[in-house]
Order: sequence, then structure tokens, then C-alpha cells
Amino acid sequence: MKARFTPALFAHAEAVLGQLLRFDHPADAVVSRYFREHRQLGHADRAFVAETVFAVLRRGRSLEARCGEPISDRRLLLVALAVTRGWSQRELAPVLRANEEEWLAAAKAKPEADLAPAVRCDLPDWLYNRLEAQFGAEETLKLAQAVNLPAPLDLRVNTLKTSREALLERLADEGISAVAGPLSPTAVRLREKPALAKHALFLEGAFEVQDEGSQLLGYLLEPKRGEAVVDFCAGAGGKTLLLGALMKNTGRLYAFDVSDKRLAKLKPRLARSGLSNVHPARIEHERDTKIKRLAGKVDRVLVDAPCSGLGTLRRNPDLKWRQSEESVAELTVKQAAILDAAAKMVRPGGRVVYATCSLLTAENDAIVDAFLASHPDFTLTPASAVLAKHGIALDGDLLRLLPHQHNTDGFFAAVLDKKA
Ligand SMILES: C[S@@+](CC[C@H](N)C(=O)[O-])C[C@H]1O[C@@H](n2cnc3c(N)ncnc32)[C@H](O)[C@@H]1O
Repeated sequence: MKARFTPALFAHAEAVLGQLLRFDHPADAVVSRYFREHRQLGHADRAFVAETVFAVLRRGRSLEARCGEPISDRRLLLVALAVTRGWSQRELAPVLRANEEEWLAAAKAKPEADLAPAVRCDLPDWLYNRLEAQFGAEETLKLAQAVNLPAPLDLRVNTLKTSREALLERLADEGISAVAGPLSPTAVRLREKPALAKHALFLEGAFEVQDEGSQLLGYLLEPKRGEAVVDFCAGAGGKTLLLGALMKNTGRLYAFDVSDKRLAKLKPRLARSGLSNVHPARIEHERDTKIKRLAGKVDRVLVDAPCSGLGTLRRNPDLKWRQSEESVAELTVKQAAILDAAAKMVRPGGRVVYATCSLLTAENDAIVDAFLASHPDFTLTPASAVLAKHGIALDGDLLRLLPHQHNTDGFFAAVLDKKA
């Protein structure tokens, strides 16, 4: 159902955008809080507000260039509706003032090619420069265009409870159109975005929401029945749940994180999943005694490292404005320290997978290169060979998923095996 476009609805979008552009908190948290405080907004109204303000976060730089002075939240929203969502002046009529018609037509007509490359890509200069150095101008434009579109909704089937085929059948019975994901054996991609939080299939643990790319990290770690496995940066446990299922609910799976708040979100997910082999525990930092106690005893460690998150711009477009060269530099120090601590945990013949959802070499290749140079007892196992064993066809020694090539979030991963 489409929202009725009224000045009152537009005012909600303006209010949310005003809060978002302060960049004090993650955008999804700001939007959720606003909706909790404005319960009168129905599903269609919320979808309108969220999609419109996210369009401004995604395309803010080029929208500002089109807007011209003075820039205001109102003008940004109008240009966003006209340019990124293709609304005509007739559709905008309930809100558009007579003295704005000419300005909006000119803003919309500005040729894309007239914009400077970083503006056209809607990226801050520092980020554009880094991506351009890594990918070249043409590829960076394609990447930027892909991350500026909303992500599809992907599910991961919980193989402890059902199979992908059975889940697809049940979704079809319920009128939810879905297909098997092309990469991950457990991925299901929905054609639309129905509300799922109260759905019976969700409540009974048949699936979790998880990007298809993120699922591949589990297949790179390849945890086996009965093993001791560590999810070093488990957060709310997106990957923990997959690892537990791959272990067929046997062995011991430690879910560590420094954040109590994130680990608390794992609890209800664990309850739904049917897993009983997971041991969540908060650690102070990567040198915590809980980590040291496991030195040399663990078969596999997943390091889903804290990172800039720039691979998830489709979902978190505010990150490109919230991150900076300085924040990335700080993260790389943390990433190297966590990978180092993880390496100490594995037994000879064991495996560490280092992963990020970043697009930047500094957080990815550079960390792995430095690690291999200082850890001669570890070798890089080609990711393509590991994935091929699970029927996943992707080239390359390192996993590099890119939104414009794979239609997943951007992910990087390296399989680091300790010599036996
Ligand atoms: C990319 S997120 C993890 C996402 C999670 N694996 C999932 O699939 O939902 C990175 C996590 O690292 C945690 N973290 C930050 N510093 C850490 C440290 N020194 N040791 C362990 N975890 C840390 C953060 O709290 C955050 O939850």
C-alpha cells in the first residue's frame, strides 16, 4: 500500500532528517526511535519516511549540488523525491510550493556528468580517493551506484530445523515470493520486504535475517562436529548461529564480544535457533584471561573484526559520513591486535578466518599481509578452494564480495591455516 502524501507526512520526514544529519547515532537507531515515539504512523507512512530520509543519506552529496543555495532539509527531501525516487511535480503537489517549482525542475535537470566524480559517487573525498586508487574511476562509479541502492532482504535457513527447499515451499504457501540465493547453500532471497519479526516461521527458528555474503564466512571457517570453535567478535551472533548449525549443535562454540549489549541480543536468537552448544561470554578486550586460557586449544577461530562497515553502505548509508581516515586508522590497530590474539588460540593444524565488511585495503589485505609476514607458522589457504568444497563458485585466494558484482554486502575474508 502506498502512503498518502500529505504535508503532515512530509513534516515527519523533515523531522527525522533533522535528527539524522546531526550524525550523533546510527541512522537505523534514530529512525526506529522516532517510530516508537510516533506510533500513529502506519506501515506505509513509515516506509515512506524511512526510504526518503535514507535516500538523502545515500545521495546527500549530489543532492546538495543539485539543490544549490540555500540548502535546507526541506529542499534536500524534495530533490530526493524528484531525483532518486522519480516523483513528478504532480505527485509532489500536496507539498510543493508554487515558488519552488522552477527551482526543483532545474535541480532535477542538472546533468549527472557535470558533477565532480566524488560528488557523482556521493562519497566523501577521502573515501572516493581511496576507492579510486583501489578500483579505478569506472569501477568506483559502479560500486558507488550499487551501494546507493537498498539491499535485498536475505534469510539464512536454520538447517537444524528445516531445509532450504522446505522453507521456500512454506514461504510460497504464505504468499511470500522468494528464491534460493545463488552463492550460499543456506541463503533465501525475498523479492519484497515483508515484516517478519512476528512471523511464525521466524518465531519457530526456521530462519534468521542475514546477508548472503555474510553466510559465506561460515563456509570458509568449515567448523566440524565436536570441535572447539571461537567466534571472537560475535556481536549479536549473526555468524555464531550459522557456525553452531554447521557444527550440528555439537562441540563447543564460544561467542565472545566486548559489548554486553550486543551479546544480550544473541540470547533470544539462540533460544529460537535450538542451539545448545554456544557459550556466550563478555571479554574485556582481546588480551582477556578468557582468551588466554584457550591458548593452543581451539580448532577454529572466526575473527569478524570491528571495522568501518563500509561494505554495508546499502543498509547503513550514514557510515560513509560517520567514518574518517582517523577512525579507519584506529580500527586497523585493533584489527591487527585481535587477529594476533586469535592466532594464539588455535592448535597446530587449526584455522583462523579473518573477515571484515569493509571495502578498504587498509582493513583487509594490509592486515592479512602484515599478519602472514609476522606469523611464518600460518599459511593462506585459497578461499576459492575452500568454498568449492561446498559448491560455491567464487574465484580468488581471498574472498572479496562487492555489491555491484555479487549483489551482497561488501565482504573480505582470508583463510589462515596454522601449520600442523
Ligand atoms: C563486525 S561486528 C560483529 C558482527 C557479528 N559477528 C555478527 O555476525 O552479527 C564486530 C564486533 O566486534 C566487537 N569487538 C570490538 N572490539 C573487540 C575486541 N577487542 N574483542 C572482541 N570483540 C570486539 C564489537 O563489539 C562488535 O560486536
